[in-house]
Parts: sequence; C-alpha cells; structure tokens
Amino acid sequence: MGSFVQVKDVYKRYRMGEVTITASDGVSFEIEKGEFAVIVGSSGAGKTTVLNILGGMDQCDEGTILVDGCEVSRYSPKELTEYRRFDIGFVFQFYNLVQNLTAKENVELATQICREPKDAETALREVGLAERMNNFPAQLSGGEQQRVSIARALAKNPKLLLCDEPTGALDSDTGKTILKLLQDTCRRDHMTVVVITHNHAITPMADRVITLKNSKVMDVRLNDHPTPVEEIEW
Ligand SMILES: Nc1ncnc2c1ncn2[C@@H]1O[C@H](COP(=O)(O)OP(=O)(O)OP(=O)(O)O)[C@@H](O)[C@H]1O
Repeated sequence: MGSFVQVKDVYKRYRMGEVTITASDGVSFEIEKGEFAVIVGSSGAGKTTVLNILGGMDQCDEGTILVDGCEVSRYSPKELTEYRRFDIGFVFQFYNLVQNLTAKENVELATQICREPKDAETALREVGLAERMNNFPAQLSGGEQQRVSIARALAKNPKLLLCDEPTGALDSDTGKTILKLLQDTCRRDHMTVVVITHNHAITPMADRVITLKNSKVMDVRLNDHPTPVEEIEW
C-alpha cells in the first residue's frame, strides 16, 4: 500500500498568449494519513497551484494524484465535484463565510450537501465556539471566524483538510491558537491536514515539511519531534 496522498511528477502549465508559465514543474511528494503537513515556499513558488490540484479545483496537465487509493487525476468533472463535496475540507485565508448567516447556519449550509456530516453544533463546540453559534460573522473576531470556517470544513468529515494560509489574516497569537486547533484536530481525529504558507516559522510544528521553490519540490523533511505551537515564535 502506498501513502494516503501521492503526488507524482505533476506538471501544470498556464498559457498566457505567447508565454507559458509552468506553475508545477514535476512536483512529487507523499503525505501519510493523520499527518500534519506544511507546504512552504515564497510567493509564486507554486503552493496554491498544488493545493488547487490536490483539492480537485484544478487539474494537472501531466502526472498522477492519488488520495486514499483513488486516482483523482483521472476524475471526470462530475467525479471532481463529488470529490470536492464529500472528500475535501477547505480553510481559506479570509474565512469565506456567508455574512448574513449565523455561525451555525454557515456550518449547516456546508453539511447540507454532504454525506454523513457531523452535527453543526458539535462541530462548533469542538472548535471552542459553543457560546457563539448564533452570532453573525461580523460579530466575531478574525480568529473566531476562522474557527467557524474550520468547523464548517470538519463537519463534512473530510478525508483531507486543506488550508491556504489559514493564519495569514491573523495576529501571531491568534494564528497560533488556530494552528493549535488544527494540530489538535489532526491528532485527535487522525485527520490528514495540509497547510500552505510562506511563513517558515510554522514548519517546526509539522510532521512533514514540503518546501517548494520555482514550481519544484526543493526538499521534503520529516520532524520526528514536532515543536509544540506554544513554543514557536514569529
Ligand atoms: N490561473 C493562472 N494563470 C496564469 N498563471 C498562473 C495562474 N495561477 C498561477 N499562475 C502562476 O503560477 C505560478 C505559481 O503560482 P501560485 O499561485 O501557485 O504560487 P504561490 O506559491 O501560491 O504564491 P502566493 O503565495 O503568492 O499565493 C506563478 O508564477 C503564478 O503567476
């Protein structure tokens, strides 16, 4: 049996008139089930491209993506829709909550379109928002809004939780509580979590660090003893 996530020789090119931009240039890496993986690289290194392909929002031109034994890179558009809907939880930098729905309604909105979801209240309780379920996003701090978006993603019971700069809009203390929540969820539920970031300071807390540079994988490193989030400074 191979790894839970296998990305093999993936190429993604964008044609812009005469110019072709290679956003993924033979990218390969693996992630095991239940790992907390960080994909790190500077702006333009190709992080979002990899995350979009892994999340079924975009397709690669060449290469293979296997998730839990399924060959996502061969999925039809209809299969990709189901993959995004049932298998993937997304967390974005700017939360992407619906402003005129409460925290609970935001989570319910997502769970209405998936199989065997968690109860919205349970999901919100697990992220520490038991008291704020009936608040609208504008009544919540940035960190609390990010918790709602994590509850929304986890309520789907996804196979993979993909997070795009989840702390990018938060101050460092709030960012750390969000990373701790993600790491605790990973440990407690054996959830496979992938965080993309430009912030190298986050890498010591990961089980696996995949470094991208110029659209290629520069380095893959395993941390046998990840640093507790509380001890990380940035
Ligand atoms: N839809 C697109 N059309 C054309 N070029 C694109 C597209 N998406 C990404 N690119 C290019 O591919 C390269 C990698 O971009 P990508 O967004 O994956 O990098 P990134 O590491 O996520 O950067 P950032 O941290 O700034 O978001 C960049 O040169 C970018 O301009």
